[in-house]
Amino acid sequence: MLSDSELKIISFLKSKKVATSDEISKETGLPLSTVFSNLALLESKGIVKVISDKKIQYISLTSEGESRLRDGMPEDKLLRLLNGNVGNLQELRSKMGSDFEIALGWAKRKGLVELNGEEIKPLVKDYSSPENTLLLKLRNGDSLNENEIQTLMKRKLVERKERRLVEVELTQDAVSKPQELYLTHEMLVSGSWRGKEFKPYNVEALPPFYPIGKSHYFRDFIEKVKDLMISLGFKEVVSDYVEMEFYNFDMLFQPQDHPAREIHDSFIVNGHGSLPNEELVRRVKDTHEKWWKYSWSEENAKRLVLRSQTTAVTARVLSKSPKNARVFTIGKVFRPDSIDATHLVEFHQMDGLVIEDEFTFRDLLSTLRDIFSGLGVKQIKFKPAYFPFTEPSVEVYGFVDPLGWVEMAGAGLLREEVTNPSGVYAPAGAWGIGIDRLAMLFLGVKDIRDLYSTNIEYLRSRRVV
Ligand SMILES: N[C@@H](Cc1ccccc1)C(=O)O
Repeated sequence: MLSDSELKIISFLKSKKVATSDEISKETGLPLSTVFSNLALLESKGIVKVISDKKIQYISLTSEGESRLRDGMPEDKLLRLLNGNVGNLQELRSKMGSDFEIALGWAKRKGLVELNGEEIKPLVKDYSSPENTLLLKLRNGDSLNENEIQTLMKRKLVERKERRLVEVELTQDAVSKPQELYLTHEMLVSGSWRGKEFKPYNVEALPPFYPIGKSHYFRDFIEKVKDLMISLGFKEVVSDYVEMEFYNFDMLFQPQDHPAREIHDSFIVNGHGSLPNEELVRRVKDTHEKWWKYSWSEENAKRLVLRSQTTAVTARVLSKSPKNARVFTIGKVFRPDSIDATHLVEFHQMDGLVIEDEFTFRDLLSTLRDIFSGLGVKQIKFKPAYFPFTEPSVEVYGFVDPLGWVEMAGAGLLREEVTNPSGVYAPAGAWGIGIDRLAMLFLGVKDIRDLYSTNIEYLRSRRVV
């Protein structure tokens, strides 16, 4: 496709065959810089051939030269004012203004006047300076010889400049080939398309790629899990990444010397939180001291960590002493680890809690079946397990082709040591599902780090599911 400027240049060249950049600029009205860039384009398209491309020197008026050309040389003016008579210095100075000193200087140097005290006496009657003649010559486009140029340069009336001059011709191809036309609305209306030759459409040309904005695919997956839980009648609850150990561990009956509370198993955050109502704190303390047989410390419970399990959110729900509950939370948890294709120090869990009179262990297992079936894992099995806060406890395995049985969750009925201190006496089922592993299985992601990728090329390549 040719631009308007290119078309203008071509049509001028068709009448001229060979032309210079100066002529093209003058004829088409395009500024020289535009002419140069378009000639380069046309050359690369094989439409024009560059015959010569050179720098030429030329003489250009300075701004002083321009004003002298307009108003005359100062010494010429002085002599015109004197008009053959003796003149007074003061008078002439006030008539001529700032040009007077220059005029007087040159008139003396050229031997045109004599100075006598306050009197100026002209030695010639009429005077037209050679500089003036040269300026007029230059304006008429006549060329000056070196001497003449020097005369003007000495008085800073002209300067030497350099300019690029390109000479081009249309190539044979461009001349013989009929101009490629694009069908326009106007041609259709006027019927002028008849008998013309058009550039054929290339129906195989690929369209330009315009990436659309979309959400991160792992974010989408998390949204899908939320949708599923809501469709199963659960309400979402959320809380912060920075958590008091009281909720992350103590309320969950994990003793204060539990290995998970060691510095290399949790991220410690500076500072401390404030404990909830005294009654709850006292009952948690009593429970720990009664069963774990150690002296429970409030200071330790107030320490802050990056939550290591979303079960901390479950603990927060419990601390409100609900009569019943059907809630879930989904979000990031943090654990120190060495990073590789299957381990990161931050990942996602989805914890859930059901508090309901008559809720049984079998109800819990069937709830888990519903959740996994909704997630697309139709075959699951349970294996007895241990967690400090549930009894009985199970690990949930799901069958995924071609891997086989994959561990996906931990679950159980919350111990009375966990529920009772909050005043919850109804049975409660709880679970925690590893979301990253599931996402990797479903989305065909081999490296867990890809779930958190910010590489725009990679993210664009992921299909919207
Ligand atoms: N929080 C446990 C999972 C779990 C949650 C709730 C009940 C039982 C187990 C973990 O991170 O491994």
